Amino acid sequence: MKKIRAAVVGYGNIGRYAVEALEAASDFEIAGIVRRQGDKDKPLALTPYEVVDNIAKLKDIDVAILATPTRSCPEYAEKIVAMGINTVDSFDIHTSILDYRTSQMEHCKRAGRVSVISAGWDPGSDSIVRVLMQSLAPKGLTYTNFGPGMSMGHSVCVRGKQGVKDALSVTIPLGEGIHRRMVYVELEDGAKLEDVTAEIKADPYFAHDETHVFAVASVKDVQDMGHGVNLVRKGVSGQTPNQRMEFNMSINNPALTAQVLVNVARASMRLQPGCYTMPEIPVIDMLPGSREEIVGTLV
Ligand SMILES: NC(=O)C1=CN([C@@H]2O[C@H](COP(=O)(O)OP(=O)(O)OC[C@H]3O[C@@H](n4cnc5c(N)ncnc54)[C@H](OP(=O)(O)O)[C@@H]3O)[C@@H](O)[C@H]2O)C=CC1
Ligand SMILES: N[C@@H](CCCC(=O)C(=O)O)C(=O)O
Repeated sequence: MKKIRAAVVGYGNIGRYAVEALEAASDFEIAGIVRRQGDKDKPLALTPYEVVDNIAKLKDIDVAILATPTRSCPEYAEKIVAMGINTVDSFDIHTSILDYRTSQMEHCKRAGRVSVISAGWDPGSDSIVRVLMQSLAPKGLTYTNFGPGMSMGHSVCVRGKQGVKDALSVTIPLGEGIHRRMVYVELEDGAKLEDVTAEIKADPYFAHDETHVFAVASVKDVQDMGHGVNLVRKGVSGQTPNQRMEFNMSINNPALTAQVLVNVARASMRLQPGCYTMPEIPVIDMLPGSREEIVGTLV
């Protein structure tokens, strides 16, 4: 059977694990990696692949996995879908997902291609679990409790601030979906902790949570990419109260996110043109193999 040809755009944490997940998926082949620096200082792990500075230099791509900072996903998705290539990304600013979906929907319809946006674990697989739980107990309350663990999105956000060389943002669960942010920054020479702290606290990624910022000599020395979630709902099925359900996961954050991106890249090949979030696509299409095989074994 013809393999799905995927490109990975951005070779940071998610990009690295996306290459590994594609290598482990027998229905995919890697068309190439897109990096801002092109093939300069090409990492050993990318020796078998073409590494370019512009996706237009790669041939016959079915789908591009956008492993770039969340805030640059919409720009990449618009440009790449206009080239006739499906895109998938893990855009994680929850309050902006609907607007992004609306604008990317138009670009997808015009190009006759598919984008799956906000596909990682949260937003992503957790979004599917929240929808499922709400359907099982339509009245009630759901709480999503993260961590403790490293939030890639918050860490990327802080790394983009002036005066910050490297950063780690750890999410601490306080219960009932409330979190504290513990941020560790390695500062550039001359940068002041109080200026950086003010910038971080004003950013929408942090503005609504209790946030503490600390200067450290080396972020690499304190970093650990483990994370997790405890998602709980208590509600009413029909007219029967006190229905309790729970979903737990303890994971390597970029490895899980990259696996989900590969899964939705596969699903994107089976969807009608348009822009989708994860609860909108058939979960069965995230697996390789025929529907009959899956229905026969997993349903
Ligand atoms: N939905 C979810 O569950 C999750 C979502 N995420 C999202 O994934 C995003 C990426 O995370 P992570 O891989 O850790 O990030 P990294 O910073 O490690 O990697 C991003 C890569 O994108 C490339 N890039 C392209 N444009 C830019 C730019 N303007 N500035 C900086 N880098 C750029 C770079 O690769 P190169 O140098 O090769 O060009 C960079 O290494 C996060 O922003 C986060 O929001 C992460 C985890 C879970
Ligand atoms: N989008 C997150 C994954 C979910 C965890 C989270 O949102 C958090 O720790 O705040 C991330 O970028 O790591």
